Amino acid sequence: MSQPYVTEEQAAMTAVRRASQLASSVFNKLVKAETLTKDDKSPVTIADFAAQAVISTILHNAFPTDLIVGEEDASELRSPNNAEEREMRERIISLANEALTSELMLGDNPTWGIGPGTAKSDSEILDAIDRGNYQGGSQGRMWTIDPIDGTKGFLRGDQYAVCVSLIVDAQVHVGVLGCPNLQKNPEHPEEGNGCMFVAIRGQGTRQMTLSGSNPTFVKIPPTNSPESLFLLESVDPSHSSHSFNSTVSNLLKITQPSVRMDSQAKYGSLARSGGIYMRMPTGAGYKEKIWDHAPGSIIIEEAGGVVSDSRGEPLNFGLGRTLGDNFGVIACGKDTHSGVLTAVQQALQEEKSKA
Ligand SMILES: Nc1ncnc2c1ncn2[C@@H]1O[C@H](COP(=O)(O)OS(=O)(=O)O)[C@@H](OP(=O)(O)O)[C@H]1O
Ligand SMILES: [Mg+2]
Ligand SMILES: [Mg+2]
Ligand SMILES: [Mg+2]
Repeated sequence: MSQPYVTEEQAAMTAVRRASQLASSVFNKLVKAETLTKDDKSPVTIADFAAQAVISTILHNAFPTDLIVGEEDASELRSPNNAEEREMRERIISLANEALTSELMLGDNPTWGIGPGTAKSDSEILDAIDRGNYQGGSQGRMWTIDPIDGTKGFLRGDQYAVCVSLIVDAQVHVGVLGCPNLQKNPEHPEEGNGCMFVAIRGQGTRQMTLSGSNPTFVKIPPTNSPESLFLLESVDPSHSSHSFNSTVSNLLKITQPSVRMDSQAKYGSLARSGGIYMRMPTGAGYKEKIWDHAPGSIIIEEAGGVVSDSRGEPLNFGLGRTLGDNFGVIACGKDTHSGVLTAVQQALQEEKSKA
């Protein structure tokens, strides 16, 4: 009998590959080539919408009854107010169709609505984006889509990730991360950038190229001493507290500087090279989104690691579009996790006594 979730994994890989190519081409055509004002976010908006349309179309054709929780929704595209917004919508639709109609590659299935001659109408593309409006829940099958995670990294030409997961009865079963700007091999930078991390529950985590070649199993390396440890944190200080992280780092006697990286590329990097992913809330009120952690969490667990919140509770993917009551996210190898939790609790006490 074939292994479970292999077709789901293949559809997710096809979707992530096509969306990653789209995102790279938007970066080359719109960010690098055009002179943008510093605050112009339109390329990332175009790439976000078009990539979600591509991923949602493929997943829906492959699994028509599955529900989808996607970051973006198309309401603002449905009623453009001026010529600029109309042009943006045209661009999104044509980019999505370009990505969907490109030649079939190994593993692509023509019944997934892809390949030459499969262009979709404007309303089919907008409907595909809006199919991501499921509110989530604890039962049944649902996909998560973060078409571009690390939008700020994308605009800077740094790290970003195209992220898809399949959650069944609140447990993540498949996770795929496309990381177009991440080095294939950190020990051999000359090999270039562009990798994909893929995990099915119970079947390990693999890294491969974005086209699916050279798959290799990855494992979080064991930690032998505090000297080999380092934190992985967000670039944006409003997304996770750098100062709290530095307190934890001191408590753990870490000597290496933290590695700052945008997006779930952090989870991919941790799965193969180790480190401690630390994300503590910077203010009350923000609830982490399930699409920002579901694929990364299975990639870590299947690479032999642990993912929890700052209190050691498992991340709860069954409470809707957010992680609900989880407070912060910590991911690392099994051998370091309990020590990190202790240091985090100690740092929280220190913060409290200073307040
Ligand atoms: N206030 C706050 N706190 C915590 N997290 C937040 C916050 N605001 C946004 N976000 C989410 O952070 C996602 C980006 O991930 P990272 O923080 O890991 O990378 S980055 O350094 O910000 O690029 C980012 O994902 P994208 O929107 O897909 O880029 C957001 O979902
Ligand atoms: Mg995100
Ligand atoms: Mg996003
Ligand atoms: Mg966003």
